[in-house]
Amino acid sequence: MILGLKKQTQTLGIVKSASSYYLASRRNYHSWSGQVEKKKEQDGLFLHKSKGQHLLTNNRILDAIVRISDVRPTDTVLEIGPGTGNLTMKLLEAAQNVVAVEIDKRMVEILGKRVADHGLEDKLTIIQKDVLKTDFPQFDLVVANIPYNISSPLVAKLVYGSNAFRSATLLLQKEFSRRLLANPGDSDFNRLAVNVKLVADVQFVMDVSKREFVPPPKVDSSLVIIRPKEVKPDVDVQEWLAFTRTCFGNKNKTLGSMFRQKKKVIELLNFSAGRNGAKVGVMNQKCGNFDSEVEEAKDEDEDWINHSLCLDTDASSMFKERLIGVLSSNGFQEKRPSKLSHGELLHLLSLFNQAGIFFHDITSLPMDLHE
Ligand SMILES: C[S@@+](CC[C@H](N)C(=O)[O-])C[C@H]1O[C@@H](n2cnc3c(N)ncnc32)[C@H](O)[C@@H]1O
Repeated sequence: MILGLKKQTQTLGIVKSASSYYLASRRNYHSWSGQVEKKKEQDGLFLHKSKGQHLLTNNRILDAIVRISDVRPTDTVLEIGPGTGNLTMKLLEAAQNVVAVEIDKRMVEILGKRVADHGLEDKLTIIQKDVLKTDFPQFDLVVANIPYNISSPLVAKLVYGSNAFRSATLLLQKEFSRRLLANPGDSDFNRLAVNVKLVADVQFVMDVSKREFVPPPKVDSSLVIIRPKEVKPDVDVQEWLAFTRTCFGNKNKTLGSMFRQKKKVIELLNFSAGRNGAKVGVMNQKCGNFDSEVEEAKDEDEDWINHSLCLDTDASSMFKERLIGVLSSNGFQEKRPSKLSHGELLHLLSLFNQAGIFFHDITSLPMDLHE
């Protein structure tokens, strides 16, 4: 017997509906308290909050998602988190192939059985893995109701990854989608939006109520389409991501006050020294034991700057002057990052780089978009 496919009145989370789709049942949903989860797990499929298992059960919305995605009969669709296959079945009707990445073995079994029952198994490849740790095969577009807890790294993986694709239709937490859709000058313009929109266009499609899912999540959702830009800006991605992390750390501060912060000056001084081929701290040779002081203090994490001797050094004040000089001579000192366009931000980054100021710590490779 396939997990969870019992008589409708006994089943947790999944039923066989009249239209022969396995859909989660509102009536049979049991709460996610640890106690209930333990007790009920042996009886059937339990939907795990930690894996974002909220099944979309409204056929009208499922159809709309496929329609708006403009799936062609020649397409290979990547679906992330197929769950029990409510969306997958519709994608299989519209596309040539579906590649589904699902972390939960129980879901994989249910999906495989369901698809085989309809004789569609030749069109489906299931990858049972964590999507964030999987290399994707070639695909034309993404259509998915994703687990919301991995929204940011997943969007990063798609838009900054190596796979070329036409579009990604994603059901996201409403608040996350609003942040993604924000524009320069909007009060909620943020690092996520600035990074994604550098390389992709984002279109709002519709809001979807939490009531359309089983079990209902605490938050509403929104459907968006992300389309990678055909022509992408010629910029070092890691440098851009590090630059926006600095600028949007406190997006409402002026750039002038942001780049006067001692901690920021020292951090950038060291990144820039490393990037320029020098060892960390070499630019600060004038301050005696600076190298070892910084290296030791760095291990103490947050407070390392405060303990280092370099705050009063010639090198750090010269570097600060250089930072502020770039801002003031180009009219950026009083500007706030949240009001700047992509063109202005790219220009500012290239001015910094030309002045030998770099943002990316070459000892790490960050890929997050908004933390
Ligand atoms: C919101 S549910 C969507 C289920 C189905 N697509 C639907 O709309 O009814 C998210 C699905 O993603 C799966 N999932 C969670 N984390 C994952 C990960 N890191 N990699 C792959 N799948 C994951 C869950 O097991 C779950 O089946």
